[in-house]
Formats: sequence, structure tokens, C-alpha cells
Amino acid sequence: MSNFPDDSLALHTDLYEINMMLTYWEKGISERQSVFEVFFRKNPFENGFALFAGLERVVQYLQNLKFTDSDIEYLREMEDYPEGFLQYLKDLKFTCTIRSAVEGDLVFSNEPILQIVGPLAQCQLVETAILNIINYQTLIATKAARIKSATGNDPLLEFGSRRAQEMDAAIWGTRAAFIGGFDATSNVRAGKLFGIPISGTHAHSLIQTYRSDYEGFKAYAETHRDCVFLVDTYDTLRSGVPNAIKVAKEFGDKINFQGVRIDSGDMAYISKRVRQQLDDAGFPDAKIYASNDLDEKTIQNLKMQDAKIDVWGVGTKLITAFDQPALGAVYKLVAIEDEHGQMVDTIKLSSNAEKVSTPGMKQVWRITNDKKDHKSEGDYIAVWDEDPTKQESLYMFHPTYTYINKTLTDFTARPLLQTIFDQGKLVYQLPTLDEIKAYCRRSLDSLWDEYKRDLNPQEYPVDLSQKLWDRKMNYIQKVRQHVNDTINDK
Ligand SMILES: Nc1ncnc2c1ncn2[C@@H]1O[C@H](COP(=O)(O)OP(=O)(O)OP(=O)(O)O)[C@@H](O)[C@H]1O
Ligand SMILES: O=P(O)(O)OC[C@H]1O[C@H](OP(=O)(O)OP(=O)(O)O)[C@H](O)[C@@H]1O
Ligand SMILES: O=C(O)c1cccnc1
Repeated sequence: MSNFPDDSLALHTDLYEINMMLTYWEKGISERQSVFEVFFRKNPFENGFALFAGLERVVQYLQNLKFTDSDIEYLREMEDYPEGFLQYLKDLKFTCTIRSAVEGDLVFSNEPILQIVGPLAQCQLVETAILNIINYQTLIATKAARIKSATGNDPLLEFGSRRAQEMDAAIWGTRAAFIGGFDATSNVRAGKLFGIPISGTHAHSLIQTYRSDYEGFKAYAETHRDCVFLVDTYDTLRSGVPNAIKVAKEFGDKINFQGVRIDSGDMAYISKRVRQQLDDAGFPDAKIYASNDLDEKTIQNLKMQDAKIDVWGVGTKLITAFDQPALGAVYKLVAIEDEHGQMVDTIKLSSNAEKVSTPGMKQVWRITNDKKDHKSEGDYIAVWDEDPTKQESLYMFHPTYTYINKTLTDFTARPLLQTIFDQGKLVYQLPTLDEIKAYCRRSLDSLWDEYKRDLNPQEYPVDLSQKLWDRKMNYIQKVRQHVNDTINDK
């Protein structure tokens, strides 16, 4: 470690952000109003939706955003920045407006999920940290929801800390997993910090220490009331389970024999045999816990094989988002104040139609059909000042295949982006984690099953309002024309 104290997160950013801040500062445009939006281009895991998480940490980060003396000292040593600029950084106060989806909400590809409005230099500074937080936590919450959809009402335990990409990932990943549907965690610090229920059995090392299933279980039973014995250290069916039963019988009411955990082998076959042994011994209520590189696919498969597993422990595949390690959310400038003080839209063109950004400041409206069980009909991205709640009917059409369209009359439109900070002031009351989890369950209930199935889900409509669509098309034309004119001029 260097001699600098780790006393702020202001430098938790990419150098190019500060380099751009210098350019804006030198050119006198650092305070120009700008609008950036966060979105991702593809739902993760081929899922039909993503679950938004990370806002609480974004709030923590922004509330404490300040360059400390050591930050300035470090920059002075490393970079050739003018003293005036360093002083500007030192005096910087966060004054942006943040609007965001709330944690536990469903979000979809190609719609703004967080928006930041404020002085250009500040918006630029916070890009990296905001993406860092939202990308990871949203990914893990979504993975957790997929795993939860496989386990149904069975208890689901988070076991991932030892395999997570470092400590922050273990802690915040656990929180995201809890939002997405996990019931408890093995990480005691996550329990302490967030109030997540904690849960734990024991490891193979306990049995190895005593070099005997029986002695290991007995020692554990002598020192704990609640007992789940790990039975696969030597031989699950011939030693582990028989010795667990023996100890459970010897200790009787002195312990609460909750069950056994299996962690290897063919878990369908073994769990059925273990169930039989426990039932035959008079322990029909003892539960069978399973762990070992589980994910939604193995769990579904084990259920198809009628495995007798009651409680699922999931680590590596959850906490590392094993099958898709990055969400790929991006942060794009969509509007900026010009030299006359007018806000103008900006766009990023691409030869790939899907990568062309949608210009201008927007709101996302979640449309529910009041006639059809109040389920979500789709998301309607509109120009910021449009208000679909004032419309009698709503025309929704696919932004690329415009012939796919529908008109709704009995609908409710709810704005997805809520104001979190208003010009630097926190105006959003952070909900408790239990409230977020409950909200997440309600959000999932509002989605048709066709969008929720984990294999080949239907594409949820994310449409543009006519006004926004026209604006985007006109703007693309204008930019193309401008590029052509510039080339022809040469
Ligand atoms: N019946 C089953 N159907 C589908 N997958 C299973 C079944 N039983 C176990 N698995 C999964 O198969 C994977 C590998 O298990 P495998 O038996 O090859 O290794 P293991 O039991 O971990 O071996 P080890 O004894 O080295 O720990 C794990 O992800 C496990 O969850
Ligand atoms: O498989 P995961 O989904 O990642 O779940 C966590 C794993 O961590 C433990 O194994 P580990 O080998 O680390 O410890 P042990 O010695 O107790 O088996 C546990 O037994 C699980 O297998
Ligand atoms: O409590 C457990 O059984 C546990 C905890 C962490 C990792 N694997 C298992």
C-alpha cells in the first residue's frame, strides 16, 4: 500500500474523467448543465428482465463525495494539473439531480435506469463509480431472481463469500441476492450490516479434525443446539447419515436436529436414499440441505429428477454471475447546455441500429393494463415533458418494427425514474431492505409469466413515444446530413 490514506471515494473514477474535467474547467464549460443516462443493451443471462439494485450504495457514495487533502496531494504528485484546477476539485460540492429506478424494480434493456442532471464536470466524475455499483448489484439481483424461480418456496441460502470477487462483492452481492429472493446468508458481516438473516452448518474440516463422522457430529452437538450435519466427508450413505442419526438419537431433546447437508456426488440419487434413511430412523422432519456448484439449471434438473432436497445453498455461480460476469450498462450524454444557455440533444451514432443512442432527457413510464389483471403491458419511454397519464389513449409501437403496435385505453402509467437527489440534496427516503425485498416480489408479480420464464422469454416491449421516436429519427437525419456536408466541403 502507498502512504496515502484510503479516506475517500472521490478518486474511485477513471483518470480520463478527471482529464475531461480539466478540459471543461480550462474551457470554462465545467458548469454547463448536462444530462447523462445509464442503460444496458441486453438483459443479462438471456433473461426477460433485470432487477435493479445498487441505489443505496450510489446514495452513500454521492452523499460523501468530496476530494480530501490526500486525494489532492496524490493528484498533485501524479499529474501535471494546474493548481487552480486542484483547488476547484478541492472545493467541489455535489450539486447534481439524480433520478433513478428504485431497488427491487424491474428494468429492461435499452431504457434509462438512472439519470443524472447537473454540471458537466460533476456528471463526468461520477460515471465510473455509478456504473461500477449498478452493473454488479443489478447483475447479482437478477441472477438471484433466476435461482429463486427454480427453488420456488424452498429456503435458499447464500454461500458465496469465499468465491466472490473480493470483499465488497461478497457483501453487496449478498445484499443484492437477498433482494432477488435469497432468504439468508452465511456471511455474518452482511447480516450485521444489513439485517439479513444469517445461517450456517459446518464444514468438512470439523469432521477431518475429529477424523470421524461420529466424533465430529457429537462434538458439534455438545456445543450447539441447532444442528445440521454435513454427511459427505467419507461416505454419505454408509457413514455420514448413519452417524448423524446415531448422534441425533443419543442427544434427543438436547439438540434441535434440523437435518443433514450433502455437498457432492449424484445429489438426486443420494438425496432420495438419505431421505429414506432419515424417515426410517424416525426423523421425517429432518431437512436435506444441498450445496455444490448449484445454479438455476442444476436445481431445476434436480427437481425434475425428484431429488429430495429441502434447502438449497448457492455460492460461486450466484456471487460471480458465473455465466455472464458483466451486465454492460453504459453511461451516455443525452443532452447538454449550449453556448446560448439552451439545452440541446446529443446522440451517438453507430452502424449497428441497436447501438444508436436515443437523444434527449427522458422518463420511462411503466404501463399497466387496468383491464388485464394490472399486469405490465410494456415500458413507454417519453420525452421528459410528456405526461402519458394525461392521455385518454396510448399508442405503443415497436421502435424498429413499427408495424407491431397497440392502442391502450384503460391503462395506468407510472414513472420509473424517481428523484433521489435534487440539486445535490437527498430527497429520497431509502426504504428498508425488507421493504425492497417485498417491493421486488410485487414487481415480479406484475409481470406476465411469458416475460419471466428463464428459457427463451418473450421480449418485453420497451417502446418510444411518437414524439421521442420522431425526434430521434429527425436527429439522426440531421447528423448524417451534417457529416455529409462536412465531407463534401473538403
Ligand atoms: N443428479 C444430478 N443431476 C444434475 N446435476 C447434478 C446431480 N448431482 C450433482 N450434480 C451437479 O453436478 C456437478 C458436479 O458434481 P460431481 O459429482 O461431478 O462432483 P463432486 O460431487 O463435486 O465431486 P467431489 O467429490 O470432487 O466434490 C455439481 O455442480 C453438482 O451440483
Ligand atoms: O459450491 P458453491 O455454490 O460455491 O457453495 C459454497 C461451497 O463452499 C463450501 O465448499 P468448500 O469446498 O469451500 O468448503 P468445505 O471444505 O466445507 O467443503 C460448501 O461446501 C459449498 O460446496
Ligand atoms: O453454512 C454452510 O453450510 C456453508 C457456508 C459457506 C459455504 N458453504 C457452506
